[in-house]
Amino acid sequence: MAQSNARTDEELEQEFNINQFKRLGGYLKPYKSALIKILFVILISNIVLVLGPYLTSIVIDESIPNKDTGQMTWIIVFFSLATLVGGWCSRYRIQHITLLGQDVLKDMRSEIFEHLQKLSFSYFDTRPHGKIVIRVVNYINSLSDLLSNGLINVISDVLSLVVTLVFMFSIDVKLTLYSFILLPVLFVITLVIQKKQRKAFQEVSNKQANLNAYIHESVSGIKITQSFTRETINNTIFAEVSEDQRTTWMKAVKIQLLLAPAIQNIATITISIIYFVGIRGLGVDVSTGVLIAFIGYVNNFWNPMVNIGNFYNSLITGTAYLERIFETLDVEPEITDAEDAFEMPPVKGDVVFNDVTFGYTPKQTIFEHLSFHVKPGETIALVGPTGAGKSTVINLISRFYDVNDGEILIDGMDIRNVTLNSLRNQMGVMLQDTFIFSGTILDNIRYGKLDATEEEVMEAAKIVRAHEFIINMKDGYRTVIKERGSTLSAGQRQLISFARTLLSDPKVLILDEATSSIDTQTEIILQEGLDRLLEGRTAFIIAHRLSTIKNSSRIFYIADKKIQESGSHDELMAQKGLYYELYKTQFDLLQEI
Ligand SMILES: Nc1ncnc2c1ncn2[C@@H]1O[C@H](COP(=O)(O)OP(=O)(O)OP(=O)(O)O)[C@@H](O)[C@H]1O
Repeated sequence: MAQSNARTDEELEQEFNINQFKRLGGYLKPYKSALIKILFVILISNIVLVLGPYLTSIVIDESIPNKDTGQMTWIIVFFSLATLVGGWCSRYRIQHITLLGQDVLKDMRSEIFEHLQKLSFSYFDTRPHGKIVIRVVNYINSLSDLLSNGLINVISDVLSLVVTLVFMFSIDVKLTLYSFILLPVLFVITLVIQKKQRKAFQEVSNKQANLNAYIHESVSGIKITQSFTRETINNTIFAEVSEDQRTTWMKAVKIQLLLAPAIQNIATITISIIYFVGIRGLGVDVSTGVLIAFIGYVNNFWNPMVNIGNFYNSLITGTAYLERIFETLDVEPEITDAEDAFEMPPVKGDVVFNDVTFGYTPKQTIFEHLSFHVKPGETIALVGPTGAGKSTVINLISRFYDVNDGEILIDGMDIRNVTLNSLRNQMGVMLQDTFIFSGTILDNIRYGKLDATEEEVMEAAKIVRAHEFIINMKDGYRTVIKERGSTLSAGQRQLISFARTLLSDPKVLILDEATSSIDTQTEIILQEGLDRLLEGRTAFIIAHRLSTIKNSSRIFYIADKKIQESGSHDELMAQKGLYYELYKTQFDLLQEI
């Protein structure tokens, strides 16, 4: 799969799609009134701009030959006031355009973040997370230029072009037409550059995504890197990925830089043509003042053309990023509420798998015709060889994936018929890699129940035996935990996670026990904590500790796409089957240790 590797380029889309810009324009809708104000101010500053050459022509053709100092003074005073107004307009424009651009970016960023939170596990399974993060941060930031200086400035430039053209046509139609003589050349150059530039910037976005994904992966796996002393090899790989990004960037910029000088050269040639036509009087009859004013307008005409050219460049660059942003926004979550989904009422915790068949991919099933019934309050230990599907069972109960066939019922309700929120609110999921967020211990325990009081947090911590170690820490419950709880021991992380789960009071508990070996003392504390947590709840535990397995109501031995053995510890031991063998191997191993 193309996106599954940090160093593999994401696939390039082939067609340029104008709808992307319409869609981008849609983000401006909530800011209509601000936009109208800005446009009005832009119109005023453009009128001030065209006044300059017009007043100059009056001074050259009338005031100076007639030595009319009165007229000249009025013109100077009027023009000075107009320039002041123009200056204020420019400031207003820049300030408000920047604000508007940033508002739009903030909206887009929130939209993509909210959308990501809804996407199913399968989306995250198949992509390096660095390639997802870059879309929310870097790609959106890359549009800043397009939105702040581009999209809206271009409106100003188009307005300026229109006002200038009106003045030019009113002075001399023929001379104005001469000014357009090189427009077809510009059109051809633009077309040629556009295709190359778009492709080049798609490459750039791919290489940026690869770089980001590699950095993200390396930082997440830094402990493994250092323990395997892979630093040198990783540096070499990073240098290659980084070089790829540099090369593609330079290639893209070289293409990007072709347009502005082309427009500037065309502008200069056009001005020469106007001088030539004006001086030789080729079909036109204009005074020196008008000719000088006209050259001013030609400049006024070509300056916005250069800006529009630059905007066009940003647009093409932005397309590469927009495509990726909209592509992410268009991914439909695979797991969603059914149209007629209802709120699941508080459940007792009766769980039924009825003839369930499931595979992460259609070709490879993990379970076939799996059926079992777990009564409220039972604790089920899931055991079996690695890769047998123990985690898959717990993924299915929380509906992180949908079954291919059959049904899963909780208190008699098919979990696909109830809302995801009401289902997951009644589930407590604790995964092997206990996730601790940056913040205080208090915040971490409160994660699933934000309105819990400090007393409630402490009460939960006391019940699961976490309170003791927490109050012995420097700032007690207000101790700030660093990145993913790296300053805590594995046992401490688990106890915090027990307290967090207890506080959210789930009816069905799902627990993937940590495999890391813990000392007997911690094992006793954890077992006590767990026992309190399990009281009155249905629980599925991928059990690695013998104490947990022995205490459970029933054990499911999973292998070869089904439950091979089921029963209490004593029953399965007496059966002397697969579980007996597994238990003996683990027990022997422990004895050896
Ligand atoms: N997100 C996924 N996409 C595709 N295949 C997956 C995914 N997760 C797991 N699998 C595959 O499904 C099978 C069952 O995996 P599962 O994690 O349920 O096994 P397990 O019994 O929990 O293993 P372990 O004891 O090693 O944790 C494995 O073959 C695994 O490769």
